[in-house]
Amino acid sequence: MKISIKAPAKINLSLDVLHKREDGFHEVEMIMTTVDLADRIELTLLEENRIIVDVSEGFVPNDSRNLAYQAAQLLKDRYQINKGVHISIKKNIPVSAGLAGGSSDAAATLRGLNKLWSLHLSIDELATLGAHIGSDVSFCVYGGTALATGRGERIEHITPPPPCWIILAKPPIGVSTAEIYRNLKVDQIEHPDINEMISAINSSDYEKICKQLGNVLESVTFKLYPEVQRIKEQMIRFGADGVLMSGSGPTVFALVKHESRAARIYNGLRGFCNDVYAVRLLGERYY
Ligand SMILES: C[C@](O)(CO)[C@H](O)COP(=O)(O)OP(=O)(O)OC[C@H]1O[C@@H](n2ccc(N)nc2=O)[C@H](O)[C@@H]1O
Ligand SMILES: Nc1ncnc2c1ncn2[C@@H]1O[C@H](COP(=O)(O)OP(=O)(O)OP(=O)(O)O)[C@@H](O)[C@H]1O
Repeated sequence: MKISIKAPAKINLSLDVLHKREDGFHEVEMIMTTVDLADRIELTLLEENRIIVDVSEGFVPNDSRNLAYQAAQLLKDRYQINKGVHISIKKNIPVSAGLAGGSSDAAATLRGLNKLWSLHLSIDELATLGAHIGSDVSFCVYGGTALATGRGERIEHITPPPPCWIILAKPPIGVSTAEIYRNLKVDQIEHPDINEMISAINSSDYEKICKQLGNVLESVTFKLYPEVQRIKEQMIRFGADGVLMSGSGPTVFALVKHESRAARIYNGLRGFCNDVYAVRLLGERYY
């Protein structure tokens, strides 16, 4: 038996940090949504009791460091599964990019194995399990558009934003999320207005959504990696409606209403950046 699943990337339309917690994580408030750039996961049932991972990108680990492997191991341990799985991952989402590629692979593996191993878990149970793998995994289990709080694992669904083009551009560097959080000065944060962003999304007010974009990790990443800021400036210069860094970076995304302008920004950025994508906002839940 074989199951094929899409694992889409996420972007953060808003990312605020409230404070640093006792456990070392940061308490966040984020608006997250999915975009139409996805890895493809194929799960094949193995009668022998083992997990095998194949990844299309040579530098992504294919052992227990892979988040999809960890998702399978977690289910095996929890529910005493004696069967195995072969996980084949076709990477389309750039790695260490702030787009939750690994988290989405783990989430897709949880959803797929729920069927392949006939576990009959609810989507909420899968999302709760996902939080053991990483802060972004719970959101990725549902997809869609959500307010994420806690360390990112508490999910409240909201209505999807109006459709538009998303141009993603990633400079040729990988950013460590831990490093960015470590360099954040929590007492010097200028907080984005999450409630105003939610109200903009609820009223499908595209211009207001563009105006309310905000990510408190942006200035930290810009300071450490100035090329990320340069990409943002280029996107603004090419006429994007709104521009923001996703997660801890280094990917920067632009919101663009008109196709002709999206094409202009895409072509302009291709001149000096290899990893550029023009995709649609997904925004709708899988479940
Ligand atoms: C920046 C975001 O991508 C925004 O969506 C996420 O907050 C990061 O999610 P993630 O990659 O799944 O992060 P995790 O694997 O859970 O954590 C990586 C590291 O980031 C830091 N971290 C992460 C999330 C959080 N709320 N506070 C933190 O301080 C911790 O040092 C942690 O060790
Ligand atoms: N299935 C996977 N796909 C990509 N990277 C993976 C995977 N499993 C483990 N990793 C490791 O996880 C690290 C981060 O990869 P990932 O692409 O998920 O980062 P990210 O997009 O910045 O995530 P986030 O936005 O959640 O912080 C890399 O060091 C990578 O080697």
